[in-house]
Amino acid sequence: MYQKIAKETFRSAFKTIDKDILRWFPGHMAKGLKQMQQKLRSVDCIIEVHDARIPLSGRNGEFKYAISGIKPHILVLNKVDLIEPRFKKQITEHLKSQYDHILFTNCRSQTCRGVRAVFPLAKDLINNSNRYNRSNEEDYNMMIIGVPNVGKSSLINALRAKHLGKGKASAVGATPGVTRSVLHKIKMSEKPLFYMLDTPGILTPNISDIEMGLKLALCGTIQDHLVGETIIADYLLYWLNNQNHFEYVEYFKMDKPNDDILEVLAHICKLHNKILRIRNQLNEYVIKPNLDAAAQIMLKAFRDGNLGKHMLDEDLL
Ligand SMILES: Nc1nc2c(ncn2[C@@H]2O[C@H](COP(=O)(O)OP(=O)(O)OP(=O)(O)O)[C@@H](O)[C@H]2O)c(=O)[nH]1
Repeated sequence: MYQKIAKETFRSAFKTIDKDILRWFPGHMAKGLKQMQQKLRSVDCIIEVHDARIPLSGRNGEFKYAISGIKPHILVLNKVDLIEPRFKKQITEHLKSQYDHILFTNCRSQTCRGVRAVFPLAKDLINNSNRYNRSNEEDYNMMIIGVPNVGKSSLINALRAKHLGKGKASAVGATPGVTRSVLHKIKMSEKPLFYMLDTPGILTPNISDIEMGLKLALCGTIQDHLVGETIIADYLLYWLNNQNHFEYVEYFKMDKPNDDILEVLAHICKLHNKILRIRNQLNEYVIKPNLDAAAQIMLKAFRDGNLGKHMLDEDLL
């Protein structure tokens, strides 16, 4: 196995032509923010969900500081099954000046690890906070927020399954932006009476540079075609090589690491028989590798954890 390869072997920086990152993120997110602001008066606790693979990248601090302000706030880092457990402590330590309450969850596992801790913590924080206009109310209202595709609906469903024994209240999707437009108030538990306000995909991520945008894209927070599958796959290859993570070599049955995305994709095309038959100007059929299909295979392999469990912000901790 390739344990360590000199960094000089690979590109030292990632270059892409498309630098207009904010254009990738659609306008409905800003609308979501307005809806949330209007609802905030009736909310006792904010549950902010983010992807544990990018605990620093893309979180929208604006919400916590400018809007939710004094409300109890829990940061749930979901998809913890996709990172190595050793990072949990490092992440908590790094974020402790911003977040007093961080939980790690896996909403995909049968047992939904970590989910059980959410309500007791929320109840505790709410009881110890000033509920202002809601001090006489007996029910607890929470609002779930986060950038698209981090697992907000999955968390709602897991919580309902645990506390109400009920099935799905919220649609779960592999494509970002499934939760949209309407704000639902969903009953989550009977005793104590917990409600959750679901929100529409919502927070526009805070992106300070192109790499951050690409990490968000790699985690599926925007639809791949808005950035381009090949660009995202190229960033993945660059990142894996730079961090000396070479599980992809074995997974894709390659001889050795390679930093050239077109060569890697052409290899995957052969491996998975992804070819395109197209007519040329002479009206003859020619066969070409289907690079976009290969890029999708590579991205899926990463997102399913088949290229290793990787925390993309590891160099920022
Ligand atoms: N590996 C893993 N995948 C998860 C986990 N939780 C959710 N997912 C997957 O992530 C994808 C997005 O989940 P959703 O619950 O729809 O995410 P969302 O934040 O509600 O998405 P939007 O509606 O786009 O805002 C789905 O394919 C889920 O199956 C988790 O803990 N681990």
